[in-house]
Amino acid sequence: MLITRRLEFDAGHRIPDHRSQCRHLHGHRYVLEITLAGDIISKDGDPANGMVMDFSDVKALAKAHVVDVWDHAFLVYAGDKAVVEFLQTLPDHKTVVLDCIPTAENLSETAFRILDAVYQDSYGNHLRLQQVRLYETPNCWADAVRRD
Ligand SMILES: Nc1nc2c(c(=O)[nH]1)N=C([C@H](O)[C@H](O)COP(=O)(O)OP(=O)(O)OP(=O)(O)O)CN2
Ligand SMILES: [Zn+2]
Repeated sequence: MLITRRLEFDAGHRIPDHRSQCRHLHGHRYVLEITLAGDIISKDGDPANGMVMDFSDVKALAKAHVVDVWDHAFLVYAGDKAVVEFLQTLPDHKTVVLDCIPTAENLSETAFRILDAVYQDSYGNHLRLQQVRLYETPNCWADAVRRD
């Protein structure tokens, strides 16, 4: 069984080598769709009875580890020195420095890597992260998909 939880956040970014508009500092209302695979829990009296995982638990973990960390932050590539150094001059600015350029592809892979370690099979129901879909705009998204 697959279940998906959708969350949204706002963040700034730029793609430093982009040939057009995206090399400028700008932001998006990002949408994250987290898909988990697992067996439906069948245990009378268990609060998760009938579920793969309670959607509220999916949300709480995603917020704690990705969404609240990236929300209203500027997501910047460590190699984008001009912007990293500029953001450092802003007192208390919320900046997330990444080891990759913040494209939709890289952000979905980064979120997958973080969240893969977070969703543990705590019910013995083979729970695991299956896919992270990240919408950069309503028309553009990238899917990081489990390969093993
Ligand atoms: N493969 C990728 N291509 C682009 C990315 C990306 O992350 N991966 N990102 C951008 C820009 O950051 C921008 O977010 C996308 O701009 P655009 O293509 O203009 O998308 P819109 O939805 O705003 O365009 P509409 O034409 O209004 O639908 C660029 N490319
Ligand atoms: Zn963009």
